[in-house]
Amino acid sequence: MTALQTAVVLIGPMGAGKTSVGKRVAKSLGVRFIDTDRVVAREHGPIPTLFETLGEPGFRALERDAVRDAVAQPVVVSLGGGAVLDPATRALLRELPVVLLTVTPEAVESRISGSDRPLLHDDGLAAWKAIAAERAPLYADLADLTLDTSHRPLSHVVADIVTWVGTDHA
Ligand SMILES: Nc1ncnc2c1ncn2[C@@H]1O[C@H](COP(=O)(O)OP(=O)(O)O)[C@@H](O)[C@H]1O
Ligand SMILES: O=C(O)C1=C[C@@H](OP(=O)(O)O)[C@@H](O)[C@H](O)C1
Ligand SMILES: [Mg+2]
Repeated sequence: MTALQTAVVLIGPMGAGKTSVGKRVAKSLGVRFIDTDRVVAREHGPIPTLFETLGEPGFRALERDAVRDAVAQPVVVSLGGGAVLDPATRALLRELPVVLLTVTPEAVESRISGSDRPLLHDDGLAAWKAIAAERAPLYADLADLTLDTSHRPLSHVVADIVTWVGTDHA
């Protein structure tokens, strides 16, 4: 069991693997896992419904509170892809070990097909590309470790993060 000093946070675009990788990293480290989308959905309802009823700004406000509470704990935290748009969230992340997961458009296409992510409803991959490009500087600025998930088995990505946490941040 690895006791963490702080939260370890996963960021990156939709479909990069934050939720699936984060869950496995937490299991491997023997710490709790928090996915902030799951917290918001559990407390307020499904994300597509929240986008419909509150709009994106309303969702972002709920997300910001979920992120603030999650990253205050020594656990593995996977954020939603757009959480870094919030300046208060970015300020918190600057003080924490942050892993950026990236993925190419070619690799993400099958991962997001049939997705219920509201921002991809209309334009799918075209929307994904535009959103990922717009946020890329924010992601790069916050990342302490960057791993591309396009061509490697999920288990290798998980192992790299576990090693990095053990070496630099345990
Ligand atoms: N090497 C890989 N790393 C991460 N995810 C992968 C990989 N290969 C396939 N996947 C799949 O891609 C999807 C990523 O979705 P998810 O974890 O929800 O991403 P995010 O939370 O970043 O939106 C999952 O279905 C996962 O099984
Ligand atoms: O990038 C975004 O703006 C979003 C990403 C989603 O999470 P994942 O990145 O885990 O798919 C979810 O928070 C919501 O659909 C909005
Ligand atoms: Mg996710």
